[in-house]
Amino acid sequence: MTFVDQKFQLKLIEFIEVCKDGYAILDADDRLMGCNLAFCDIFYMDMALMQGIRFDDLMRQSYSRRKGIRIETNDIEQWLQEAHQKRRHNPFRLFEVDLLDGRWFLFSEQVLDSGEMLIQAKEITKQKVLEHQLNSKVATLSELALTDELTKVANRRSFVESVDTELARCQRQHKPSALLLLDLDFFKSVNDTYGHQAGDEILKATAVRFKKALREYDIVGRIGGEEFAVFLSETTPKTALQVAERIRSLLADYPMKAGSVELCMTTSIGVAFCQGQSSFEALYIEADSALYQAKRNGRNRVELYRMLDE
Ligand SMILES: Nc1nc2c(ncn2[C@@H]2O[C@H](COP(=O)(O)OP(=O)(O)OP(=O)(O)O)[C@@H](O)[C@H]2O)c(=O)[nH]1
Repeated sequence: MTFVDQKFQLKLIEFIEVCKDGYAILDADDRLMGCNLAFCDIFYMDMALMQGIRFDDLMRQSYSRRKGIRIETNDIEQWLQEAHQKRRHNPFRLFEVDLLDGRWFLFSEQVLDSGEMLIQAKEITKQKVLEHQLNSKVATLSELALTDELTKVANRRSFVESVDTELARCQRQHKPSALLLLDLDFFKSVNDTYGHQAGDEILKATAVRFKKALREYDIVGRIGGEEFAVFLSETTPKTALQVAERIRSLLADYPMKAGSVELCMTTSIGVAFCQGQSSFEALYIEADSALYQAKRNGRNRVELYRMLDE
């Protein structure tokens, strides 16, 4: 049997009538010549009401009755104008459509030289749900890969990556920046005295305190056990020292809860300042050396690297 065979044509029509995919044909004036039940079902319309309906009116009805395809606009006429800019410009077009009832369809529009258009709509809800689940899993995994699980600040790898990018931007724009390395003092004794869980509580509360003392776009990371780092872009040494001092006193002057006890923790802070060309590694070495100095000079204090040479 071939397409010209009448028996075959009748069989084809029989299949299309019961098919789960929607089929419709529009004439060259964009009026619906006919469709199957599955197509009516997409628009929640009776077959009788579909006959002869113009494409624009079908869309207007969907929009005003809030049934059928999801049309996100405040101005349906404007939406239709935009739709017409995409329609009928190519003989074939494929696009995804979501319905207000949560279903998704893959629509195709095939236009003949005569201007008549065949629309096919295949349900793809299952695939879209899987795609959505996969995307949110990927987002969660990337979040996990970038975040320190305990404190929820950036982990070492993502901190270094973000600082590299931000440092390069500051250098391109000839803006100063600073790196702070912060290490809790005598943290081992918290674990030894109150237990590891209390130590974890302190680390979490410390990260919260740091964020409180900083601007939203400052970068905070946990780069070792009880060692944190902060990158301050577009910041002069004077301001960097003020910020470091603010963090130091925010920790030292207010106790933090760790299980059933409240503890006052102190932190030593090393600050490295960058005005010209530098790398994260070079800044880190300088800040680490300033931090070492802060520990040696009695802890609970801030040291700026440049001052060491002066
Ligand atoms: N609770 C907890 N402890 C950690 C974690 N990571 C590292 N530590 C502990 O942090 C302590 C760090 O001890 P030290 O390096 O001796 O430093 P400190 O006691 O803070 O002494 P100073 O830095 O010299 O002031 C060790 O006991 C580690 O076991 C963590 O994720 N949770």
